[in-house]
Amino acid sequence: MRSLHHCPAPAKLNLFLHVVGRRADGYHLLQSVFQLIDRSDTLHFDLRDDERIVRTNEVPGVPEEQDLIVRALRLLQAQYRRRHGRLPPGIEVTVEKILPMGGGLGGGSSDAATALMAANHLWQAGLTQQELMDVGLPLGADIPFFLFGQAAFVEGVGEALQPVPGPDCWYVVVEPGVSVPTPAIFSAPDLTRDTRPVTIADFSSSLAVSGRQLSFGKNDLQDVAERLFPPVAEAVAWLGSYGEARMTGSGACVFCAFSGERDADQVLAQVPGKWKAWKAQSLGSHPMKSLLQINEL
Ligand SMILES: C[C@](O)(CO)[C@H](O)COP(=O)(O)OP(=O)(O)OC[C@H]1O[C@@H](n2ccc(N)nc2=O)[C@H](O)[C@@H]1O
Ligand SMILES: Nc1ncnc2c1ncn2[C@@H]1O[C@H](COP(=O)(O)OP(=O)(O)OP(=O)(O)O)[C@@H](O)[C@H]1O
Repeated sequence: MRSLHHCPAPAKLNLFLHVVGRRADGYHLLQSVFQLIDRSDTLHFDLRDDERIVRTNEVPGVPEEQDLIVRALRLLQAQYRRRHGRLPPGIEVTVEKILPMGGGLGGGSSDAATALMAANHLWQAGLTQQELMDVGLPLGADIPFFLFGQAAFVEGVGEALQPVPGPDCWYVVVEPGVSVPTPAIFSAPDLTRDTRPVTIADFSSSLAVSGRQLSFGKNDLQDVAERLFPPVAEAVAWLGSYGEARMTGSGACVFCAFSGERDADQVLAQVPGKWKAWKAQSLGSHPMKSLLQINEL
């Protein structure tokens, strides 16, 4: 096989996100439930006759050399060489981006995870899911989750994952029109860094009782993001009149859960024109797993 076209790189939502401590190197220890949703960037991959990794299109704000896709493919190429003693063929990648950058939806990390899955397949490199996660983690804390490929209770800085039953629901997501740089949130002096640790059972039992995943916990990054980026606060206030509205990741996007598509549509119809907003459904598993028939889970 020489190409893989129309490969989805889905977004994630952080159903809650607690900061429970800090490592010696300054990175924050988190607890979160990550949920995949069916709103995705789309990537196309073609093997080349030489050994270069090339992105064919411009991505505004992301030079080719900094693109997590290109960097992930180069790391995997180097790993392949260590195993097989030679470089695999180069890859040409085309990216159709719809996920906003600095949106808290994990777009860049998801693109990189999809690229690792696609290249592992095209090169028949034979890395296991765990080995791909080890390649991806240094590039982005969310990359292991996307490779894991299902709703997960995530700890550490993103490397410790356990599957959780993901609730089956619809989400309305509002893009407040700002890009939030993750470091600005984590470096804020007033960030809550000592939330009491919870267990996966605490989360699961709250779901069983309420059927509403958003009733559990909070996003500890939200107060700082709302203070530094007022459009985030505005979107939370607006969406909050329809249910419990919460920010995902380090922002900027804000979401609210609904049990039916019709409820989501009714809210979408009311969204003020200054914001982009859309609905999405929770995904049980990563669509690349079925596309590539990966049965590791
Ligand atoms: C908050 C989340 O969006 C949850 O999904 C992610 O953990 C963020 O992960 P990410 O986008 O890969 O973050 P990066 O862009 O690598 O991090 C930027 C900066 O944020 C800080 N950072 C990030 C993640 C973390 N657990 N602790 C941190 O203190 C670090 O100073 C880091 O240099
Ligand atoms: N393929 C890519 N797509 C998007 N951003 C990329 C990509 N490669 C590198 N980046 C860089 O990563 C930054 C964060 O982008 P991303 O879309 O992952 O943000 P995010 O959704 O806030 O992520 P997170 O939830 O992990 O904080 C961008 O501002 C950009 O500089």
